[in-house]
Amino acid sequence: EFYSSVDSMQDLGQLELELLNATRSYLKAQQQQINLYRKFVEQLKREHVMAMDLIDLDEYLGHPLHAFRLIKRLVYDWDALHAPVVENKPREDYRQVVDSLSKEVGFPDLSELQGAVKGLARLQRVYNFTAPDLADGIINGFFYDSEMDWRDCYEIGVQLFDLGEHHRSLEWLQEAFRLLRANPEMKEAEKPQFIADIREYAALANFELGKPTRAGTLLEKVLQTEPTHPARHIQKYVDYRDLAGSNKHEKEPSWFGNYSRLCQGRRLPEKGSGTSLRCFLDGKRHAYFTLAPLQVEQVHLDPDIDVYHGILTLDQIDSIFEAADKQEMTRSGVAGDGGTRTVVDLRVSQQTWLDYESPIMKSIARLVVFISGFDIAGAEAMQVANYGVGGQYEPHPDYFEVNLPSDFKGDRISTSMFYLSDVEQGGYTVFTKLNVFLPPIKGALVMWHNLHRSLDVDPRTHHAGCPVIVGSKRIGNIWIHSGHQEFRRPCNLTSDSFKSVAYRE
Ligand SMILES: O=C(O)CCC(=O)C(=O)O
Ligand SMILES: [Fe+2]
Repeated sequence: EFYSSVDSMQDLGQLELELLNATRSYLKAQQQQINLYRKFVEQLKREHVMAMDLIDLDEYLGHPLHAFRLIKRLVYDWDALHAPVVENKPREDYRQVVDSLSKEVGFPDLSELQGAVKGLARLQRVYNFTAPDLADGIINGFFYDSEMDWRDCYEIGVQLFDLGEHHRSLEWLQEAFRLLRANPEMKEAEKPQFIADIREYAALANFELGKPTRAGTLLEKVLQTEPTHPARHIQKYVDYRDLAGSNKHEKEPSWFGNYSRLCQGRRLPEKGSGTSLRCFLDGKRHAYFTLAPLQVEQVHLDPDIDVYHGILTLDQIDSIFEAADKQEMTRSGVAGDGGTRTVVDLRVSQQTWLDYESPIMKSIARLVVFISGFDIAGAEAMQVANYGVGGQYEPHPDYFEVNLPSDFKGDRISTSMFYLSDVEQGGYTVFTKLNVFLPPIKGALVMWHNLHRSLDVDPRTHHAGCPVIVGSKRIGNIWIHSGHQEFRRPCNLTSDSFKSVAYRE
């Protein structure tokens, strides 16, 4: 699976480059062969013409040298020509390159395309991007030199229709229509057939959206210009499909409003703003920070969420990637019912796990210990994740609460999330119940507690990774468990979990 991570998309980029090179050599080799054939044919033709024109054929063939040459040509020369034509070595070579690329890298299939389209649709939904803007290469107000043509828009419209996103499908089909009509490169006479294809899908989408009249008009237009268009069978589809009740509006979940707003970097309209939040240098937390104090940015109090800037050096980050690259990245799952892992759209990223054996990982674990004050014993390995096109992680808590994994003691008491990359646009971490959004900053660490002192879970910590708009987002998570912290963070005598009761769903 490629679309769920930008790193694996690079494999596809490489794949296309190799295809391009192979095609170029194929064309060159074929051209050389053809030139050779042409020369040969020209030569023969000259001989033939001479024979016909100058003397009659009998006389020509009566000449022993001519007879010899005719026979020789048929025995050797034509054969030498036939063999490569039939064999076509350049084509064989080309086929081999394609075969081996397909074995080594693998070509993406339709489900990959749908994944990428879903990612685009997700961006539109969360950030309110319009199809015309995206098609013009305008993303979030920034112009990227990457306009789409009508075919791209049509393909997105078709895929969205198949995914059941009829509103958005229509939006892209309209864009395809607009671009096709304005396309100066295509002959006017060629346009109607494609316009009919667009209208066919637009009719289907309108049917699904409960607008049969509009759909009917579109169909009529299709059949006026293209009477034999397959769209004439649509009525059957419509009759077959019971459309009563299919016009349900895809309703967004309750958290969506906050999520979308925070992802866009807009605060929720709430009275209490974080005026008492501070940024400060902390050289006292541990002797380790005496000479290079921690650069702390408070982003929330109670529950405390702090960003520690400049924690990892570029070298450290590079070696994390090096170690992660050696392992196979897999599509991220989330803990599902019964502790099994499922791959779902709520989390679109790839991940791998790194233990704390290497010197670099040891030093990173030590940093987490010094900053958090926790014992790293019983912590999970660092989870390194990479988000792809529209990659995201919908609101969730990091604690398990139920179905605790048996290989760890206690629940995830704290999260230490390292940002391993900057993200050009999007990809914020947001706390949907706390009015907090954090743009990723390479080398920074975000830390918070998922459990109250009483070790009850703290639902206020629900958070999410927003869809990546442009760029590649990489993070590293270290989850420390409550099992080994008796001396580090003893429970209070009175429970403090009442604070978060109101935040339970
Ligand atoms: O990507 C993010 O910003 C959040 C990731 C996250 O919450 C997680 O991996 O548990
Ligand atoms: Fe999380």
